[in-house]
Amino acid sequence: MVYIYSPCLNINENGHLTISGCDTTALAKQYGTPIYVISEEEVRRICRSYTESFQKYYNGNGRPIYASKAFNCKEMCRVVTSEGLDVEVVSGGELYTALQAGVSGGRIHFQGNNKSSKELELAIDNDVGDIVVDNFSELEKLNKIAGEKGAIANISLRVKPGIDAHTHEFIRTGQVDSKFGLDLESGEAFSAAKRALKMDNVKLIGLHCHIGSQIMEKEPFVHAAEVMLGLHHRIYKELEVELEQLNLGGGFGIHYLETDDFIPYHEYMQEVSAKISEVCAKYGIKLPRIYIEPGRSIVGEAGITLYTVGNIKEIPNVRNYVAIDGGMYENPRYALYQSDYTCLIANKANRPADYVATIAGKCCESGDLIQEHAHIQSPEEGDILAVLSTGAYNYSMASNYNRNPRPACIMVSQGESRVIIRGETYEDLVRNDL
Ligand SMILES: Cc1ncc(COP(=O)(O)O)c(C=O)c1O
Ligand SMILES: N[C@@H](CCCC[NH3+])C(=O)O
Repeated sequence: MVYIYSPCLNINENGHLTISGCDTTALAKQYGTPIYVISEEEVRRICRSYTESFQKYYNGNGRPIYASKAFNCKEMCRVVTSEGLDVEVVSGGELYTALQAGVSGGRIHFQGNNKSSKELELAIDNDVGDIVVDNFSELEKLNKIAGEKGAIANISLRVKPGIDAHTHEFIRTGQVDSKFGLDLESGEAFSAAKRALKMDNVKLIGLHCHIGSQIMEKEPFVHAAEVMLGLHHRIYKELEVELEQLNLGGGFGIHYLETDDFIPYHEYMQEVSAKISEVCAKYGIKLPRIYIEPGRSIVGEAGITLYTVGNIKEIPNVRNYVAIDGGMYENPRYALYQSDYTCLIANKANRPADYVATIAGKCCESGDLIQEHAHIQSPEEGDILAVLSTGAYNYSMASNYNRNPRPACIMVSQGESRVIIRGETYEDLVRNDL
C-alpha cells in the first residue's frame, strides 16, 4: 500500500482515497479532472501550529507570514489571515490578489529582486507595511517614488547571509552567488542600511533573509539567525539604530515521499528562538520582533491533484508510461527539478502498489513527466490518479503551455467541497487574443 502521510488524507471503506472527509473519486466526478484539491482544515491546523509556536517561543513578539508564492488566490489569503498570519507577496499580481481578498496593506510584506516602479507605486498607494528592498537601485527608486507621493515607506533589507543550504541548486538563495539581496560579507548590506537611514522617504524597520526552500536540516536556519543578528547588532553599534524586526524567511521541508526525513518546524522554532535569545543576551540588545515566512510547509501537504488515467504504454524492458490528462503545464516541478512525488490510484488506494510507472502528461514534450519509477496500484484507463503534496508551487507555477486551460482548485473541509478558483475555459484562453 502507498504510505499516506498527511493527516487530511485517509482511505475509506470502499478503498478510495479521501481528503478532509471527501471521497476523491466523487470529487473527480463532480468537478472533472485534472483538479487541484486543498484541505482547508490542514492549512488552518498548520497556521495554528505556527502561531502557537510564536506564542510559546517568542511570547507573541512576532508572527508567521504566509509566503503566498506557494499558492496565491483570494480564498487562500482570506484563510491564512483569518488565522492571524501576515501575507508575503512577490509581484504586483500577488499584491493585487491579497488586496482584493481584503488583506490590509499593513499586513503585507513585499518581496522581489526587481520590482518595477509600477509595483512599488501600488505598494505605496496601499500602505504596504514592509517593502523588502533587494538592492541599491531599488532603494533609490523607492525613496524617489515615495517622495513624489509625499509618503514614507517602511522598508526592510533583503540580505544574503552567505549560507549554502543543502537543497536543489535552483531553490537555494542564501549563498553569495545569488541574484537575491545585498551581500553581508562584503559590507554591501551594511552600506545599504547606512544609506537608507539617511533617506527622507523610507523608514528602515528591519532585516530579512531567506536561505532556500525544501531544507531538511535546522542548522542552516540557526546559523542564519546568528549571522543576521550580527548585522542587526553592527547597525545598532555603529549607526545607533535599533531595528524593530528581523525576518528569517521560510524554506522548511515537507514530505513528498515516505522516506523524506525533515525536521518538524516546531523544532526549527525552538532552536532558532534559543539561538536568538542567546545572541541578543550576548550583545545586550533587545529581542527584535521576529517573523518567518513559510509557504510550502503551510499548503504543500494540504494539497493533492487528481487526474484521469488515459492510455497505458507498456514498452517491454524499457518502462510503463501511464498517461494522465494533466502534465507539466499544471505541475512543472518534475520537469524543472526532477522533484519526487507520491502517486497512487485513488480508487484502488488499499491495494498493493506493485506497478512501476512513469506518469506522463499530455504536453508535446518528452520531458513532460510528473514522476518516474512511481510505485502505484495496477492502473487501468479511467482510473483516478492522485498525486500528493501538490498544494505548493503547482497551481502557482502552472501555465497554458499547449494552450491547456489551467485546472480548477477545490477547497475541502469536513466532507464539504467548494470551488475557490474556477477552471479556465477555451474562451478564457482566447480572451486577450486580437
Ligand atoms: C523570500 C522568500 N520567502 C519565503 C519563501 C517561501 O519558502 P518556502 O515555500 O520554501 O517556505 C520563498 C521561497 O523560497 C522566498 O523566496
Ligand atoms: N518553486 C520552487 C521553490 C521556489 C521557492 C520560491 N523562492 C519549488 O517548487 O520547489
